[in-house]
Amino acid sequence: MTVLKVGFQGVKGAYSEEALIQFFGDTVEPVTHKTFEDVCKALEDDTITYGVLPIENSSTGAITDVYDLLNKYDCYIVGESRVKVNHHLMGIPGSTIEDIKDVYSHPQGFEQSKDYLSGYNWKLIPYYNTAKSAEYVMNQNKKQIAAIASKKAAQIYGLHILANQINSNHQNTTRFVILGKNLTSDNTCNKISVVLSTPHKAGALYHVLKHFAENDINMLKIESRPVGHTPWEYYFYIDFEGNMNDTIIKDALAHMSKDCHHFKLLGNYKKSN
Ligand SMILES: O=C(O)C(=O)C[C@]1(C(=O)O)C=C[C@@H](O)C=C1
Repeated sequence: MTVLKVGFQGVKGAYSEEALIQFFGDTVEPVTHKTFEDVCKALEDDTITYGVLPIENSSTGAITDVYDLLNKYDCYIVGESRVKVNHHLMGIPGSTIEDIKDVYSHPQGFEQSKDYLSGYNWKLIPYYNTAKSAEYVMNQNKKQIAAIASKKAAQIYGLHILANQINSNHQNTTRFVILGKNLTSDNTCNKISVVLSTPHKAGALYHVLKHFAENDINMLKIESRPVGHTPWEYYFYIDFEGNMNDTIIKDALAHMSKDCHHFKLLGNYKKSN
């Protein structure tokens, strides 16, 4: 039997790996990648069947790089998963808080722990991933460096925890999207994501959004990202409730796409709780 390959960014002990296991269980083969974009490239090259990427954190908001990748690559959201994120400060065995000079983590790890970090004068060094930072600290074997990562990462890389649960918000949760190469849907799917851009004229976005109000469709989120090549123009990423096989949704999507410069249906999947 062939085992499904599922990509994530980072190394063992990353929150993305936890999201992957939560969604797929332990019957798939997790495949590590250096960057978020490498996961999309692997999907494009068919070296993996699915990819798992963080898209939004309950305290810090959108993971903007991932929004941009959803539009850049020919991939679709086929599911989502939420992980409670508890960050810990960790160092090599024998190190103490007083020894620490440099701290490594993913920028999100710093951002989500900024209240705790504001009490210290440490140099914060952004690194690929939380678990990759823990691995780096283990390999360096120096008392002056620490990592911000998960408890699982501390266990895997043999680090000891110097400060527990340092995230500012104790409900800190990250939402991850599961990406596939094809647009799929079945009758359990109840959430739709699209990305669009509108002409730069008065009421253009209103004309798109009015289809939600007129058809009683519940919008869940809107996020804007710069188009890039034209200053002050934006892509709007919109999540709303529905199934793309329902007539009302089909009609709304058809009308919306007519009013847009750019329109991509990013996926129809099951909302996570
Ligand atoms: O998966 C990891 O461990 C990461 O370092 C990435 C990431 C992110 O980019 O949001 C994942 C979850 C947490 O929000 C913090 C960091």
